[in-house]
Amino acid sequence: YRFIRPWIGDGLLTSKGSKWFRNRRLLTPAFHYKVLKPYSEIFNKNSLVMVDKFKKVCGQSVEVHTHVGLMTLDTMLQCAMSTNTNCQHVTDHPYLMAVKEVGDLLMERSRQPFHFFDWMYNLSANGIRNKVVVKVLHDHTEKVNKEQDFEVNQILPVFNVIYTQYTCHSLGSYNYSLLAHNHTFVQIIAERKEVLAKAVNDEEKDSEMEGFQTIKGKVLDFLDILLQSKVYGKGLTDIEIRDEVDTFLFEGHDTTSSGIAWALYHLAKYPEFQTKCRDELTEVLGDRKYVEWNDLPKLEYLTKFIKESLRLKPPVYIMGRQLEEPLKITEKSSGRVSTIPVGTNVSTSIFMLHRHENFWDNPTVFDPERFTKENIAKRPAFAYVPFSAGSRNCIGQNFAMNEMKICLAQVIRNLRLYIDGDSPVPKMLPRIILQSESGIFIRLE
Ligand code: HEM
Repeated sequence: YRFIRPWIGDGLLTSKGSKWFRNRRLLTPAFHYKVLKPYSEIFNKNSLVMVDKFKKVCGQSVEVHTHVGLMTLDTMLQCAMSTNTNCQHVTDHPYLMAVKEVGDLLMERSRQPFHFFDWMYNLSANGIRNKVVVKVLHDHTEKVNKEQDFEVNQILPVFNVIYTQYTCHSLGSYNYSLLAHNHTFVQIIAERKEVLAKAVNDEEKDSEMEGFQTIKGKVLDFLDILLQSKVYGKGLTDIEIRDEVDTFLFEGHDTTSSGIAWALYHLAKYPEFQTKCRDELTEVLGDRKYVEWNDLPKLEYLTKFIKESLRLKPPVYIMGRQLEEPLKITEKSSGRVSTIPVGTNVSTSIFMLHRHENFWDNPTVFDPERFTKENIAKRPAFAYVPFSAGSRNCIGQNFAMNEMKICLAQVIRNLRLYIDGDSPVPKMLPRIILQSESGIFIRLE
């Protein structure tokens, strides 16, 4: 995770020790059900924007992952900072292109042992590109002029010309898309502090969540929580808040986007399960257009379907750690003990675990019934860990499951999904998050 730090800073995913412990406690209220509950409306609205786009291309084979990525980004920006960018209507969104670019650079670096040394990487072509990009990106994010209010589409071509001189097209665009929107983190934090401080009396502030307030009529977002969260009277600094928001933006949109896109593929591939999900939705929702908070626990079949999809295509398919103490491993058959020394980088493959024959019969067969209560009870608890487990498990897992359920429900209710024989079969591509090399194509009717 060291390689990702220049981008997402020292947020919850990358920090460790006492800093991580303190910040995990400070961030936990952001995922309380009272905070997550109002997000259902955002999930519904944004999913329906995506569904409307799909309706316009009915009958054609569509690459859905890009559209889903825009939807989850839209959602994350609204839930994290109440920022409305209308980004679902942009093609080739600079932020998404930048995420892909950074991911590619990171994977290239992780395959070249010499580039593990910072000084050697910094001298390489990719290292220079990465460094310039990240520096330019951060510098300009912080130096932004408050008065500017450009339309992204007007300003990008100008800056792209300048930025392709130094670096990749998309990161230049990303930097200036932030500038153009006048939505830098530093600015947003300063503005929000001002607004919260001005709204001094209870009539102007409002929230269902005890100890946290926001402006009346506005959803209590992650930023409100991060600004007001305190442990022993001490909160997060502005830079820490920026790192956490950066972490949420990345962890919170790319992962769910991968999870939803692969689930759409599985719905198209297995029409019998698609029908079962649709029948359940009709039974639970009746004629209602929106999936409400109280509906979510009732969508049992859809939940089993999503879990099975995350088993075979886990968005976070591998986790890395550096050993802080020696690790003893005993080989079961021979009893031989091996010790892995301190400092070794080790990885746990969630992908392999989810397909391990010791825990799963016919592991490659897609079967949502693996997730009935009885079948779950037959397996060791740690055989299925799409959100990891233990103290460093995914803090956003309820957010993610709610978003996935609502988004898939809206697609299933409004459209039928098919696999088009002429489209490429998705081929898994291990990037920071699991992707498909050829995109994910589905025909929608
Ligand atoms: C399908 C969606 C998601 C999946 C599969 C997923 C999976 C994971 C996994 C496996 C980890 C552990 C990584 C490690 O220890 O190396 C993790 C950590 C984390 N996730 Fe998620 N995640 C998802 C969605 C989200 C969302 C929506 C958010 C935020 C809104 C989020 C925020 C985080 C954070 C901050 C951590 C670090 C937690 C810590 O170390 O204390 N994730 N996630």
